[in-house]
Amino acid sequence: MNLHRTPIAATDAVQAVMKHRKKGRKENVPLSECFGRILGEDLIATHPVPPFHKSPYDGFAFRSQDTKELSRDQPGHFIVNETVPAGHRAEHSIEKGQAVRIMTGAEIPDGADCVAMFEICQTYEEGNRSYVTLKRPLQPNQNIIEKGSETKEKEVLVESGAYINPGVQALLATFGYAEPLVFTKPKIGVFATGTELLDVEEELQPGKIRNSNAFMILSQIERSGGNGVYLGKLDDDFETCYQAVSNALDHVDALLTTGGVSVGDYDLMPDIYQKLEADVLFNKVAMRPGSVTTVAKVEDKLLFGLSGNPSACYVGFELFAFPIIQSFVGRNQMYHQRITATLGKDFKKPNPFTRFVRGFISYERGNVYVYPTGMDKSAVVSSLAKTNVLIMLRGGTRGYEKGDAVEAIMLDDQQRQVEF
Ligand SMILES: Nc1nc2c(c(=O)[nH]1)N[C@H]1C(S)=C(S)[C@@H](COP(=O)(O)OP(=O)(O)OC[C@H]3O[C@@H](n4cnc5c(N)ncnc54)[C@H](O)[C@@H]3O)O[C@H]1N2
Ligand code: MOO
Ligand SMILES: [Mg+2]
Repeated sequence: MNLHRTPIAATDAVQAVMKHRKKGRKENVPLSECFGRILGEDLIATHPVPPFHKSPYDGFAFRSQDTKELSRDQPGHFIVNETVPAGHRAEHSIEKGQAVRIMTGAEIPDGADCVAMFEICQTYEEGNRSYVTLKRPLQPNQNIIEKGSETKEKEVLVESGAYINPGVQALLATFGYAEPLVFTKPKIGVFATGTELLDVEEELQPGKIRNSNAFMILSQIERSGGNGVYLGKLDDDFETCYQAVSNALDHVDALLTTGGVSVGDYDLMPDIYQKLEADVLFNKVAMRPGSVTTVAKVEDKLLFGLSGNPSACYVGFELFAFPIIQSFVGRNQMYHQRITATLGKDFKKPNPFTRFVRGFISYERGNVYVYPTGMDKSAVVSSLAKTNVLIMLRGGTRGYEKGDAVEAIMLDDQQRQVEF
């Protein structure tokens, strides 16, 4: 076992991994299942919006030229021959001296060019006919939502690579995209290694712990838009691990393992990479936690060797696996949003390496603060529960103080940025 590893900067490590990114496949999916997916085609207006001149109000449609001279003292009386509900067309075009009763969203009848709300009209019946009285002039186009006034036909409204939020769902429905083309979720295999690991339903036993990393990672994959596939936990036995990893590589787009990447007697991943003849991109990163994170490439597949320590595993995923998954799912921007915020609490521990402190964001009277969530050791699991940012503290000889401006990586946000 070679104990001497050369650490590379976290940013360089991210670049090294991202050189091997791939764009994903695409598939058509029923619209009802598209929320949260990434659009694989431009969303183009297949017709103008609205597709016809329509009324914004419940009221009466008139010919504006018939209303020019009207006033309180000189009201106009119009014959009403028809009512047009939304979804229907008027049977007749309106002629001089006529009006049509029209509902919100209904198509403006031919001949009409303005609408008055019910509230400013009076109606009455006389000799079996319906009339409406209007006491003011209306302008041409007054209260008409014109055809194409919102969107012209063929306009690109959302580009391929966009996240499908509720608004995009509305547009897809508007334009008849019953089965939009979206990026296929990449299949990301997960193995947890460690003879000490128990299944969740097992009783605690001496020296053993329950496997928490697998469940954490599977939800991180889901949050990233990937399809996490749990392949099980593996004892620290070389042949078992080698066979399992080697076989799994054929069936996934990328493979994540947790544990066994450091220099211990039962840390088997380095030997497995060797036997697989993998190209190890790096096996030491100048960061805390997650310094032992290793990324290797076997043929065209990336193999992420995440640390067994829960916090290190969590951070290693967000820095290296997350952007690769963004590429697979078709995002044009692949990195977590990063903001500048005010540190809400002292963080005095100096470190030569860049620290990614698990933290949470807090909005206080319009200002953005970030707070460390708790114990900041690599082996800690409890501080992950409240985590929704990673506070990025550059390495140095002194710590950070409450009030310092710091960078924070947003983990729950759907917005992405172009650069790490
Ligand atoms: N001599 C050295 N020792 C260590 C070094 C070093 O540089 N020199 N690095 C330390 C650092 S940093 C880390 S991080 C850990 C990384 O360890 P491994 O990735 O090899 O992981 P394991 O040894 O398998 O396990 C570490 C720790 O995590 C627990 N674990 C493992 N899997 C899970 C799981 N699925 N769920 C919950 N907890 C898990 C495991 O029981 C251990 O306690 O190495 C340091 N050592
Ligand atoms: O890989 Mo370790 O997490 O730096 O403590
Ligand atoms: Mg170890």
